[in-house]
Amino acid sequence: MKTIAIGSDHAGFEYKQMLAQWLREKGYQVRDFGTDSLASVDYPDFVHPLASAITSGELERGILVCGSANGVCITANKHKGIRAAIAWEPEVAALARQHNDANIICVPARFVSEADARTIVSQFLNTAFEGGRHQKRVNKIDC
Ligand SMILES: O=C(CO)[C@H](O)[C@H](O)[C@H](O)COP(=O)(O)O
Repeated sequence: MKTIAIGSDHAGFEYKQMLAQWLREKGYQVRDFGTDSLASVDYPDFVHPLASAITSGELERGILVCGSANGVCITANKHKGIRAAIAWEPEVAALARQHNDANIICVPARFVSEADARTIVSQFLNTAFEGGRHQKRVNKIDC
């Protein structure tokens, strides 16, 4: 997995830019779905294209950022096959991968530090799904 999808609304823009630069410096390809400024926007306009790129198989993992992470997470999870999780600390991001096989992590820019945002993303990208008892639960998510 070398290409990571990333997107945000205006409230997450600065963190999205920071995370994208940090990921590129670590060797990842990053596809930025916008937004591209601090101008007020509607988060669904940026979440839907990113989620579709993952459900189509074009991309494997995504990062979404908004003020609280609620809006981007609610929107992403409307897509069948998306398992988007909000993480406000690194352990929660790891559990989203270990237990829920999350394919999108949602970061609350207005509630975590830049350093914690980076650690949250690192845990998301570097933690494997545990399968086992969790697989049958994940299989039941989509209705
Ligand atoms: O969906 C949200 C709230 O749960 C996100 O945090 C948005 O970023 C937030 O609603 C944007 O708020 P703003 O007052 O329009 O900047």
